[in-house]
Amino acid sequence: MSKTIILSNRLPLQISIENDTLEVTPSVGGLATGLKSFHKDGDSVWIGWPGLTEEEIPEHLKEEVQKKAREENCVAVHLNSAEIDGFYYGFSNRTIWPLFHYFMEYTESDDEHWKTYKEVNQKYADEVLQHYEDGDVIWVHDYQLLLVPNMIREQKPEAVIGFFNHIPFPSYEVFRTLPWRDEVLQGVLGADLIGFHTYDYERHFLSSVSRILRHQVDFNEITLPDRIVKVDSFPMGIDYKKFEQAALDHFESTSADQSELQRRLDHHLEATPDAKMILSIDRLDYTKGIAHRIRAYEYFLDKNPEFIEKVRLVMLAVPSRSNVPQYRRLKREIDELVGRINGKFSTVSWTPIWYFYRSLPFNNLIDLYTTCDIALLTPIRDGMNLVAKEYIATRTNHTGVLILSEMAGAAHEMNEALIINPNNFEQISQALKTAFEMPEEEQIERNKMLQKRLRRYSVEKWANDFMKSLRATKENRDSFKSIRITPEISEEIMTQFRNAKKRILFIDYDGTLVNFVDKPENARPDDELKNLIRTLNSRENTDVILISGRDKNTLGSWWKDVPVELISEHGVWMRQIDGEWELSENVKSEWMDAVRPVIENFVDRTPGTFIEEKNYSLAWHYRKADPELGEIRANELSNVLKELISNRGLSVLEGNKVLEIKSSDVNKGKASTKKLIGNNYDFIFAIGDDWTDEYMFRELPETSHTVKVGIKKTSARYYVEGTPKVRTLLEKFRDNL
Ligand SMILES: O=P(O)(O)OC[C@H]1O[C@H](O[C@H]2O[C@H](CO)[C@@H](O)[C@H](O)[C@H]2O)[C@H](O)[C@@H](O)[C@@H]1O
Ligand SMILES: O=c1ccn([C@@H]2O[C@H](COP(=O)(O)OP(=O)(O)O)[C@@H](O)[C@H]2O)c(=O)[nH]1
Ligand SMILES: [Mg+2]
Repeated sequence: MSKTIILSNRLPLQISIENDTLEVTPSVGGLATGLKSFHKDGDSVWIGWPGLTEEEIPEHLKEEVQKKAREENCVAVHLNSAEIDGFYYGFSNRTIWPLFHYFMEYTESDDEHWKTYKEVNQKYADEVLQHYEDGDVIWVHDYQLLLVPNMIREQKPEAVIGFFNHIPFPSYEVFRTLPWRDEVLQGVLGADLIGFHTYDYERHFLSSVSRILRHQVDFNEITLPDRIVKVDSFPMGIDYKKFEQAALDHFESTSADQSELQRRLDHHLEATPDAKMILSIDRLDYTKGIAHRIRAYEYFLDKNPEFIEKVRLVMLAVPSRSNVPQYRRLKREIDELVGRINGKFSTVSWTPIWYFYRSLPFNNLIDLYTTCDIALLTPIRDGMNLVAKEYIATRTNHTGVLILSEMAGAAHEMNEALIINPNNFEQISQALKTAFEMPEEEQIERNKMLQKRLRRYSVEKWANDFMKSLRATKENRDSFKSIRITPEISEEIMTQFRNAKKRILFIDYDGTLVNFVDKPENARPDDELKNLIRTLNSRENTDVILISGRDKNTLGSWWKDVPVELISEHGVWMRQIDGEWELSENVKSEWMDAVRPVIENFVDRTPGTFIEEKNYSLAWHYRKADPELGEIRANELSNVLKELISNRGLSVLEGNKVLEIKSSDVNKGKASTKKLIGNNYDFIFAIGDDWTDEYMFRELPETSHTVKVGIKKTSARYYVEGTPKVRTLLEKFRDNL
């Protein structure tokens, strides 16, 4: 039976050693806490790091670690301290993490870290391959493993691979500064489905792919030469029932079951019944805005001294990545800030901040969530922030106020919270006042709406939606109308070719015989290609026709000395073998003077674009334009032109980074079928890469062997991956007679 392989840097269980025995504790952080319930309920194996370096695990306990992991359907990847330094503390957390959270001044570019990152990614990929069986689905998580999808794809081209990024994806302007930007994007693109928490992260990623790798992006699909990659947003939820139930149990429990922490919280509540508690919980991370929060709290107390002794900030900061200098510095800064503010405002019976620097077990988190009247979460950037969702889920009597930074992914789904900008202390201070004064009915109304949404979009639904969408990419791949030309299919085509009495081959030029280049005039055929076409055409009872959108002069000069039939400008002109050009009937050109200035206006406004003048058509090329601007302007121009040319017997063809206006009566379908009249061809072959070639695929007789170059939606029967494969196929024809 097939299974799901989950891969993340950290396993949901962390192993430590006390007195030569292993202790297992749950991992902290949204990825592990969130995904755990999906793993627990499903048929999956989770591969990741157990939290100790190889050097820290004595030889005689190594097997024991693997056993502990296996008990929870996990597999431990062992990393030594040099690997952890370069890969985890280094490239992951000193380069990618700060860059993706817009902390460019913290971002380092260290070649050694990058090298280790690659090696460790390979190690994770190899571990997956060890456990992979045909039919399994692989789900790779997060920024520590950006290269893994493609590393797996190289070994298993047919594998179904998903990737989810738990942190923001920055805007192109920020991402482009990364020295290894191409490799990173290529690594992720090994996946079939790439998920983000929000539409903004998705849009930033697509924009980087289109600008840096210049792949074609249509809505949320990226077309690679051999595959289509889908990108989508899936906002991660929480195990809602677990938090809700824990809160209900908490309120049911007797005082004998109470935790020490709850006793302290209750003690405070009894001493000051009208005081309120503000909660904050995060890993101690500079992205979480903890220092901002404390300063905003100070600003609030300065401006509203009536709240002294009436409010307390309960702040839990969980130790995190303390080998990275910025985290150590932040720890000192927070210690100092808490000390200074407690010194400044404390009274004999009251301190404004209760600060815990450690991680707490689940039941203590529930104590905090259920006891505090307000949650104040002010990240400067945060992929999602599950704490915000957990707080709301535990408010089973529906009271409580959430103040949440607009910079957290969670803010997109939690509009009923008080949304603030973490850099605006006045706004935070106002929000705190609003929270204090908010009538209970309003709190209930807001929270009920939030709870309804969180309950519905739980972590289970998040994972199921992702997996469903991932499986659909496979079905999509399988049901692609055209079939890849396998060696067997190729053999079959060759047999029919050989047995035929009269053969004709229609071959498109750009994107089929040669690759695209920035300037169309540089796509000349090489000698090898010319020889191939010459020989093929010289075979008995075999007619080769190069059918192209190009103008007749260029095409004619490039193929001057090769005796082959040419069709140019989609069928406006035909050149016989003897070199004479003939004009097709029904073509007009008087419209060109009216249309040209309109296109020129677009050329002026869109850098990198230009007009190609053909005898009976005008083409506007935008391959070299900024990809996004190019698409926007192409859309605009297409609409303007369609309006302009209506009822004039003209049409706008949308090709690969080109718009072409030409007579509607002229297209490759009409041109190719015309060649069949009066000839008894019993083997018809047509190959092309573009939208304009679809006319041939549709209009040629059904028995024709039609082939699309690249994986795109098509009416062709077969496809091949790229121009090198086209040449191989044509060479086979040549050698078959
Ligand atoms: O593994 P660590 O280095 O100790 O860090 C803990 C995790 O932090 C990050 O969490 C992110 O994922 C959450 C769930 O999607 C999201 O709510 C949060 O905004 C993110 O920051 C990190 O992405 C994980 O890989 C770490 O395990
Ligand atoms: O002492 C603690 C404090 C927090 N958490 C959990 O850590 C996660 C933090 O996730 P979030 O998405 O808010 O931020 P991240 O740390 O992943 O950036 C939440 O599920 C918390 O319940 C925990 O397990 N122990
Ligand atoms: Mg083409």
